[in-house]
Amino acid sequence: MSVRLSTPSDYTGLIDKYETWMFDCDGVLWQGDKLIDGAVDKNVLFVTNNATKTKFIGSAYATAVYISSKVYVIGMAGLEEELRDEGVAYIGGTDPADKTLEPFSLEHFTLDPDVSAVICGLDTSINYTKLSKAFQYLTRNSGCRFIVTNEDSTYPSAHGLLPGAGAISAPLRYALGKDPISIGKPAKTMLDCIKAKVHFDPAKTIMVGDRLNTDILFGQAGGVSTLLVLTGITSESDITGTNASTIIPDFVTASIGDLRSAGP
Ligand SMILES: O=C(O)[C@H](O)[C@H](O)COP(=O)(O)O
Ligand SMILES: [Mg+2]
Repeated sequence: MSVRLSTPSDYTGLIDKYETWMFDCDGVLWQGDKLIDGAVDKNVLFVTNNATKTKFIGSAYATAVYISSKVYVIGMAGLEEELRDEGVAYIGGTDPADKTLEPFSLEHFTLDPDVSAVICGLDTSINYTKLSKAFQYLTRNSGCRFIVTNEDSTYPSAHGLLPGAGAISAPLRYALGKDPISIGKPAKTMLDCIKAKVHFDPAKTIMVGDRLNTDILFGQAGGVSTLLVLTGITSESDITGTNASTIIPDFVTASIGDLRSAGP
C-alpha cells in the first residue's frame, strides 16, 4: 500500500530520509517545454528515458554507452550528440536525406555493410523513408541488432499526451515480428549506467517518476524507494479502485512541487 504524502512533516521526513534523489523528467519536472511548478529548485540526478535529451543520465546516453559499432539511427539531435560524444559512428537521424517528406524512394539508397545495429528513439520527424531504411538494415545486414532507447508508449507534453518512443518503434516491431533490446527504464542497463557514474546507497535513494511501468519498476528493480507524482502519465484512477495497477509505489504525491511545503 502506498503512503500518501500530504503534510509538511511528510515532506520533511522524506527529504531527511533520502540523500540521493533520482528524478524522471517528462511528466515530473516538465511537460514538454512547460516547467512543472516547484520543480526547478532541486539539485539532483535526472534520469530520463527521453532520448532527445542530453547531459542527463538519459536513455540516449545509456544507449550510446551500450553500443560501439556503426548504427543506423531513427532519432533526433540529442541522440546523435550522445553517440558522437561516445565515439559511435552513425548514419540516418537528422540527415536531410532521411528526414524528408519527398516522395518515398530507395533508388539512391545503398546499404552500408558496416551498420550492425538499428537504434530507434523518440523522433518527431518519423517517416516511411526512415522506417524502410531501418527495416532494410535489420533484414539484410546479417546479425544487425534492433535496439530502442526506451519503450514509453506515450509522452506527456504541454498539450496533453502524444505518441512516445515506443510508438515510434512499433511499426518496425510489427513488420519484423520481433521485439528489440530496450535500454531505458525499467531496463537494468540504465541503472548500470548510473552506478558506473555515481555512487549511491540504494537504502537512502528514492526514484521520483510519473510512469508506473518505467520509473516505478526501475526503482523497484534497483532496490531504491519510489515516489509517484500525478503530473504526467499516471492519474488517480490508475492507482485506486478495481482497475488499479499492481505496480505499487512506496509514496504518492500530486506534484514534485509539494516538496516545497516541507517544514523547517
Ligand atoms: O520517449 C518518450 O516517449 C518520452 O520522452 C517519455 O516521456 C520518456 O521520458 P521520461 O518520462 O523518462 O523523462
Ligand atoms: Mg516521465
